[in-house]
Amino acid sequence: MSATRYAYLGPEGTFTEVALRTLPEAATRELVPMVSVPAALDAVRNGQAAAALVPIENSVEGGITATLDELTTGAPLMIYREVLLSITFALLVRPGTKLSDIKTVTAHPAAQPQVRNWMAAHLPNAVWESAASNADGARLVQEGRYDAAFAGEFAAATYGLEPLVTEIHDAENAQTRFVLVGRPARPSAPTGADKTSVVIWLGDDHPGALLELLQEFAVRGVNLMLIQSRPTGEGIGNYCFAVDAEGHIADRRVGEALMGLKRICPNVRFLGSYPRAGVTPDEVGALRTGTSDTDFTDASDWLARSQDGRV
Ligand SMILES: O=C(O)C(=O)Cc1ccccc1
Repeated sequence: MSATRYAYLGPEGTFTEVALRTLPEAATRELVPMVSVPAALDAVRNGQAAAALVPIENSVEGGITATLDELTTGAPLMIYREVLLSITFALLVRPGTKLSDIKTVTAHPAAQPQVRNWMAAHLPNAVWESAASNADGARLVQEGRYDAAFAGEFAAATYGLEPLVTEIHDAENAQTRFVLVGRPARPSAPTGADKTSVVIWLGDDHPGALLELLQEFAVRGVNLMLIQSRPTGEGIGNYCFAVDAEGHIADRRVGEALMGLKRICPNVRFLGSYPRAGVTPDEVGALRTGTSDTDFTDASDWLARSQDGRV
């Protein structure tokens, strides 16, 4: 039964729901809206859902910390897919509301940096209140709790609201990245355009600790696509690092980099290897010399021969 259910950050009408519906398999799943990212991920952990789609990063503000922190702590989960969605907001109001009537606005906290300039120009005196999601903000406007919500224009009909202004985005091409998260299992096979996510805890505090971490990737020609520090909660100055690296854990250079990290760091959590959204294998940059699987195999064959004296 749970195999047919996909949870997502709800309620109905979130960008997350739109992103989820772009996955072909969503058509054959029961899509279950959840009140928060932790609730969506817990539904996966306790078996109520086979997977959950949650926002993890946006191109304006960076990582969505609630998601990174949930994946970093608690029972392990893994990422199996990513979805990129272009985001533009509409200002949704109850029918009849004019711009000059708006005293309070709401949306998900990650929306704020994407509409800040617009608000400063058009609603300089409005008070911002955070909502659990953009669609939840729309629901709160419907209930009369706030005057307006920044949300997807598509959410207006669901909540009996009207889009007073559309196409609001401070940055052109703002995108949000969502990940499909499930319980740990073998990742899908490499596609040639893959990404690997890990969380890395640094050991004892010493000069160059972060550089040592980065070197494990650099010397093997592994490109990094995200590095986000997060406090571990164990006092000021204690950080772990969420890292997205180009490639698949089955690629020798990525596997060797992760082994290198495992040797020098007290904890490394593998969060998955999965196909990159919107990139085909022929668009992936050329490998650095000496970092292909064949190069690694040739080098370990050479080492074995040398150890045997077959020089
Ligand atoms: O999916 C939503 O609607 C959310 O609330 C998360 C979010 C927040 C900001 C931009 C895109 C998605």
